[in-house]
Parts: sequence; C-alpha cells; structure tokens
Amino acid sequence: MLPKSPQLTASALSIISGSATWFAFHNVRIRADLAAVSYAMLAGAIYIGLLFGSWSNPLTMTTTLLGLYATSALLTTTLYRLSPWHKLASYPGPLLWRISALPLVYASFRGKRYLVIDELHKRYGDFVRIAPDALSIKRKSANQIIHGPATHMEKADSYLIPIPRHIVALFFKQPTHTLHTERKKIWQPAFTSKSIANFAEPLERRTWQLLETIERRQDISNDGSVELTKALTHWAYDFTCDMLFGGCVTMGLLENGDPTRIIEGGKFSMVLLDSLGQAPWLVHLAYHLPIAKAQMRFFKECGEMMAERVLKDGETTVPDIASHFLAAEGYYRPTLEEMQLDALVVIQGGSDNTSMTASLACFHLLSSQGGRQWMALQAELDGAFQDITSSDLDWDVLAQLPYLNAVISETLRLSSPYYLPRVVGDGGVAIDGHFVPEGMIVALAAYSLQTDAANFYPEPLEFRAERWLPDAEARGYKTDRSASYSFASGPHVCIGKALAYQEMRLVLARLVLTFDMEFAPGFDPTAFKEGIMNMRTTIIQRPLKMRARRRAGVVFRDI
Ligand code: HEM
Repeated sequence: MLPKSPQLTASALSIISGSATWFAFHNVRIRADLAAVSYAMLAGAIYIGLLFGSWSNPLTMTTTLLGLYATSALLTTTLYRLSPWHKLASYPGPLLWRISALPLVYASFRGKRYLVIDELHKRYGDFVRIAPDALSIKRKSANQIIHGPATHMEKADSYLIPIPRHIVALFFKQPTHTLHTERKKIWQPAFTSKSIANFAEPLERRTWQLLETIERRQDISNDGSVELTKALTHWAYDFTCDMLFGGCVTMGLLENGDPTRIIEGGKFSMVLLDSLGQAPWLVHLAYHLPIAKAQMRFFKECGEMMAERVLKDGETTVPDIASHFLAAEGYYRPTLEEMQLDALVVIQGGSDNTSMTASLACFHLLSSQGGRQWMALQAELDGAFQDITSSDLDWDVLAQLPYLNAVISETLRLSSPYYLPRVVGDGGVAIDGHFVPEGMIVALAAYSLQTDAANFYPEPLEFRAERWLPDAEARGYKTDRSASYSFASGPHVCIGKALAYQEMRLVLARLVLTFDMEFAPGFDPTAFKEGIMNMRTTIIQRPLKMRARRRAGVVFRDI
C-alpha cells in the first residue's frame, strides 16, 4: 500500500522507478550523454510540475526525488551484479570490480593495468572477473577461442568511437563481421610481400634521415644527448605517411619536429579508447569535454591529409596504401569519410607500436647485463654487412639474423601487454571447461602469459634475447613461442605484422651498425622503466636520453 502523504507517495514512486529503470535497460545500451540530457530534462519537468502544483520547497523536493531515483537505480544494479543471478556470478574477483567497471578504468588510466591484472590472477586464479561483465583469462587455450575464426568474437564497445554508424574503418568496432571482412580485403593488397617491398626505398631514405637527425639534435642540445624515442617516433610517422600517401603528403617531423603535437593527439586517442572505453558511458561523456580536444585535432589533421592525397592522385612517387583504398570497387568502395578514418588508423597503427618497440629494444639492450646484448647484436650485424653506406641492407639477410630477430621477439614479449576485449557470441563458449555466457566480455591476460615462468624460463621478467635463439634449449631456456600475442590473431590479426618486422629489423640494424650508444649522464634506467605506461599505446613519462657516437668508418649516405 502506498503512503498517504503526497511527498511520501512521490518518494516511493521515485524509488520504484529507479529499480524499474534498471529492469528495463540493463540489457540495452544507452548513450550516457543522451541519458544525462534526459535526466536533466526529467529534473526540469519535475521541478516545473511541482512549482505549478504549488508544492512547498519544489527545489528541495526535486533534488530529493531525483536522488532517491538515482540511489535506487544504483542499488538495484549493485545488488544484481553481486547476486547469484548475474551471468558471471560463479567467477571470483575483487568486490568493487564485480560491482563497477570504474576500477578497471582507473587501472587502465594509470597505464599499469597489465600488472594489476597479473596480481589479480595470482590472487584469484586463471579466470578473474575484472568488471561486472568482463573476465580476464590466463589460459593459453583461451587465445584460439577468443581470437580464432571459429568463434569470430566481436570487439567490445571500447572500440566504438563517436562517429555515425555508416562510417566504417578498420580496427574500430564495425556494425557487422561482413563489413570488417570486406574492409580488410581492401587493405590486404597493400600489405602483401610484393607491396611491402615497394616501401624499401622510402624506408631506407627515412632511416638515413633518422641517423642524421639523431646527430643533429644531439649537436644542438644543451647536454649533448638525444631523445631517442622522440626521434624514432618522428621517423615512424614520416615513413608511415610516405607509405600511405606515396610521397605527395608528408608530416616532416624528422626535419621540423612536431610543433602541432600531432603525435600526442594520436596517442591520446588510444588512451581514451583503451582507458575510459572500459566503461563506454564515460567515453560518451568525455567526447563533450575538453579532454577529447587532442583527439579531435588528430582526427581532423589525418582527415585533411587524406583529402589532400585524394586531390593529388597521380603525383605519387611509390605505389601507396591510399591507392588501394581509391582503387576499391563495388558496394564496399570506401567513401571519403571512411578513407579519412582509415588513414588515421594507418597513421596511428602503423607508427606507434613500431617506434615504441624499437625504442624499448634499444633501452633493454643497453640496460640489461651491462649492455652485453647490444654488443652481441652489433657483432652479429658487423659479421653480416660490410659495406653499410653504399648498399641497402638486404631484407632477406636481416630476416635470417637470429640475434636481431631474437631481440625483437624479446622486446615484444615484455612490451606488448595489450588488453583486447571481445564479446562472447550467441550460445556462450566453454573455455577449458569454464562456461562463459553470451554477451559477456573476455580478454586474454597476454602479459601474464608472456611473463609466466611456465612459458618463459628462467628469469621470465628479464630481457634475455638468447631465449629466442635456435639453440636456446641447449642454453637452458624454455621458450613457448605459442605464448606470445603481440600482434593478436584470427580475423582481427594485425595487418601490418610483416611490415612492422621489416621496419624494426632495418631501423635497429642501422642504429646499431652506425652508432655506439650509451645512456646520457643522469639517466636512471629504473625510473625510466617505472615510467612506462601502456594503454594500447605506450607512453613513456621520462625521456629516453641517449648519447650516440658515430662508429669509426661510417659515412652517411646523401639522401
Ligand atoms: C610492433 C608493431 C605492431 C604491433 C605490436 C601491432 C599490434 C597489433 C595488435 C595487437 C592488433 C589487434 C588490435 C586489437 O584487436 O585491438 C593490431 C591490429 C592492427 N594493426 Fe597492428 N601492430 C603493429 C604494427 C602495425 C603496422 C606497421 C600497421 C600498418 C598500418 C598496423 C596496422 C594494424 C591494423 C590496421 C589493425 C586492425 C586490424 C583489424 O581490425 O582487422 N599495425 N596490431
């Protein structure tokens, strides 16, 4: 029976509506910005209604009613999430993480999510509930189920960006599997070994420019050092533009630096998607705030470059990636808006991971074992290449060098702690005997598996390139190559994997053949390591300051 006083009746109705809202919407996605506007309009409507109904203190009453409504909705949600009826009720996890996605957002935003999740696995086992609807799974067998073609799991909503649904681009969440597959088919011809070979000339040229830039920036610096990550990032973005736009649109970062902070914009886009995206309603709100400005700037700049490239069709100096977008035919021919978004994906996806991996390889080579591994790599490269100025470094030779490839694999093992959430499809899935119902989010605990002593032994947390050499076992290493997930797998596998390897091999080889390097005075490797954050993009809080000394006999090529 409802209370008799109008105030109490209204309060009871607010509480009931709060719970009813949860019942009505808990399986429906609502955009948080629209929900916030509706809530504000409801507040206004109640206030006006009370005002005209001649209630005393209409403002206090409005606040009370809305407070009761929100509290009731939150309480109902919390009780459901902790109840035995929740689909993931049987999985363990910390209390707050089972109630809300905010702890996961917080861990993500701090850039140390992979370490926090690793700790949770140590405490709770291989299946941990890390958000109300999400599981982190530390089982090798889960990889095939989560990422394999048989299940073709969809990406989680953290991959959505606020664009009209008809605009499709690779990497982001597409409305259907078919759209993703068709879009990937348009990209694929640009990433065959024949197409990649066309990029050899601009890659060599940009790498020589990088070497020259390192010396130039070091010479004009106050302390005789160079920020290696910055230089490598500029190299990667410049080269990616060459590949994408065939030389007719460039960023010129190696030459001029990055005055418009375009790189920051790209990185911040990933941060928003990867951190706030774990609670997608936060992203809907963030896009209306100044926090999203850098991202919007990045979208705009990439879009403008693609539009310029379209106008300059016919002026390219190498067969570029954009020409494949423009050549696509039929129903799936991308619109200009889609090509602009795809261009953004190429620029960010093609430059960020490659340059960060190359930087971190240099860091690890010099910081572990007193630089012994840098010397070992240098010895291998010196043996393989005699004339390093007049001839290009042969890609086939680079691909066969065991130590160089081992360095890249070991860097990726420690430096690609990606979190790639996927949604379980119709009917749910069983993973190693654990049933996960449909609609739930699952993610492989990649970092935990890549640093587990059961897969990499001994010293799984240390950088030891030797563990990837062909005779690693004889040296006492156990290396499970299948427990390495840096490029993902299945339908959403990284399209640029082969290209990324060529880039990283070439740039590392050129750096190590050209320079003897050491950390700049005052550089603290421990602090640097602590300052590495991962939010799908790698952010370093402290600059990687190096001193590079050109080796005797090395002459720079004119470019
Ligand atoms: C060290 C270098 C690289 C690493 C570690 C890496 C890693 C990855 C990973 C883990 C994914 C899956 C992402 C997800 O599902 O959330 C991915 C996707 C992707 N990568 Fe890479 N990547 C690298 C270099 C490149 C390069 C050079 C390109 C060239 C443009 C590229 C283009 C892409 C694209 C377009 C996708 C989306 C594929 C799809 O949606 O089907 N990546 N990459």
